[in-house]
Amino acid sequence: MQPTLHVKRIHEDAILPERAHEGDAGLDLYAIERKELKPGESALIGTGIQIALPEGTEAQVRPRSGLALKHSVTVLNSPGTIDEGYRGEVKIILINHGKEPFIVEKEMRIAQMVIAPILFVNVSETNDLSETIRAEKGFGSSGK
Ligand SMILES: O=c1ccn([C@H]2C[C@H](O)[C@@H](COP(=O)(O)OP(=O)(O)OP(=O)(O)O)O2)c(=O)[nH]1
Ligand SMILES: [Mg+2]
Repeated sequence: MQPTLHVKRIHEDAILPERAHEGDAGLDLYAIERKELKPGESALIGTGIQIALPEGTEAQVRPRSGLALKHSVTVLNSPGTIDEGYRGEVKIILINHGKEPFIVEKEMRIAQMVIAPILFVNVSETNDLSETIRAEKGFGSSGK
């Protein structure tokens, strides 16, 4: 059985997260307010919804590639993290990296939310980590 994402609308004009196509990974998130983003400016935009995620999951707030490509508008803290226990309004930090002002219109789809499973690990200190071939190499060590 498919898990359920419970959504509470806290504004009469709020729109439920929705997939553009069946099978899409992302549920589009809608702005509840109009806001102008000047070049270089960021803003916290409300969606008018609160959610209760399925147990053992998080929601990742990701940018929409169309807004990024056409307007250089993206999610500043991408991917944003919505914790399972969070019951506040889902909000999106958008930033305008473009040279033109960008108007976030009310009911505009401004980001997308992907629900993903979380591995809840115990944190355990040790001086003896398992050995690997990569060991401490990183940050471009394998070449181009
Ligand atoms: O894009 C985002 C990111 C976060 N949140 C909400 C849900 C999340 O559960 C909570 C806290 O987010 P996060 O852990 O990223 O922020 P923090 O700076 O660590 O705040 P806190 O101390 O509240 O955890 O804020 C959003 O609505 N949108
Ligand atoms: Mg946190």
